Amino acid sequence: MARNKYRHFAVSIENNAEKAFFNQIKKGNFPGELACFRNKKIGIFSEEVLKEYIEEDYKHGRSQLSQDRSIRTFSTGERRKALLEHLINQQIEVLLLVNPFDALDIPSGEFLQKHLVQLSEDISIIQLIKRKEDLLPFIDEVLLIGKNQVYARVTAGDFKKDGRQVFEKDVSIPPPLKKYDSIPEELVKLKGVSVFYEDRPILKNINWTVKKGEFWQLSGPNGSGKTTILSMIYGDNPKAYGQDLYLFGNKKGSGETVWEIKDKIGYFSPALTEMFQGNHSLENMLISGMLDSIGLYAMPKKSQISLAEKWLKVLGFPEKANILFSKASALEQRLVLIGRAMIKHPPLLILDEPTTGLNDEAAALLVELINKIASESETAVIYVSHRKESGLNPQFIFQLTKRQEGSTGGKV
Ligand SMILES: Nc1ncnc2c1ncn2[C@@H]1O[C@H](COP(=O)(O)OP(=O)(O)OP(=O)(O)O)[C@@H](O)[C@H]1O
Repeated sequence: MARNKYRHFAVSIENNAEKAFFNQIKKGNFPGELACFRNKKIGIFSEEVLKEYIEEDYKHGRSQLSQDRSIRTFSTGERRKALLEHLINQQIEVLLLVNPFDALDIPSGEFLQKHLVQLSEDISIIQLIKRKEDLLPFIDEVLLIGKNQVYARVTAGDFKKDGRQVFEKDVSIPPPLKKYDSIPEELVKLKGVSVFYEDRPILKNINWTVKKGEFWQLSGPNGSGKTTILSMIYGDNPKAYGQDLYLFGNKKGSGETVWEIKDKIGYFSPALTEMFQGNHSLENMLISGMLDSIGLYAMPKKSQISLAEKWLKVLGFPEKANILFSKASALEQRLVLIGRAMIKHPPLLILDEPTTGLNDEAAALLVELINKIASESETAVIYVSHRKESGLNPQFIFQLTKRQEGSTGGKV
């Protein structure tokens, strides 16, 4: 039974077919049942579209999404809200939502969902979906698309049935070629750290210590300050200076250079995949993790090639050593970049919302790899996510709680 007069669909696209789908949509070619939306005014709600506004903001100091403050300083939830409001003001007839709930915490997700439920009374909605739990309640049918063909049409109920795979468990994480020495017991220490942005309190009196080999999840709703903490540890956020913040035993800003700090930290965020679009093979991408360069400018040593081969086995695709990174699937690219970040067994590995944009099966595989890294190595892991990632086994969770006077945090 139709709940209202507008048609709504969810669309689940195979990992490698998303680009082709968008190219077709831009040309006005809508596959299968979506053909009913041809010639309608479509608004696209996606990270890609947000990026275009952020570009505009870079160039002109402001974008159409925000009058008072640069959109670049908005948290994920704030950016999505601004884009949705902007699209609605454009009098669109169809809203194409691309993974709208990715990287949103529960309250922001619920807020967005409520808005979308209301909106579904006035316009048609197409939801591109990766995670089954994100399926909007007013959608009854899901189209499964590969290479721009609708190959199946399933009910929402069937789509939600569980079909998880697990990661290859037989092969262990290979040890590094060289060990780090003189690493202190405490890797990261924040003592009473508070941060303000233009008088607005963001973090209040944060005390957090990460020790060798520990496995942490850093959790908190959108806008609670997770990225701010990360950028103080890994990046060069000026807010880190003058604080009681210690990395590998040194107060940040004294002693070690940013470069020396980065040498001890493996880092992965999905945004990295875009920065590595060069024509390097998967094997060379892994080898380059031992060299801290993107490409290879010298012949790799035998020992380095052999270590990369072992990693490809762990990742589950040893036969793909010579496949170009740009031709690998989204999941393979992420697995390789995590392997690359881990290949030297740095004292600390930071994973920033690593499953964003992946479907359930791919996210489950990635989570299995991270559990494996944490349990089979001495590397400490900080996994940053607003979402309670099913299957992830952190030892501790550092939870940020948003408050008027700045987020507070503690171990839960
Ligand atoms: N440079 C800046 N200037 C002003 N405000 C900022 C700046 N950077 C971040 N903020 C604000 O600080 C708050 C915390 O942002 P942060 O990105 O650290 O949160 P988060 O927990 O990582 O959020 P999300 O899960 O949405 O990515 C947000 O309200 C954001 O708008």
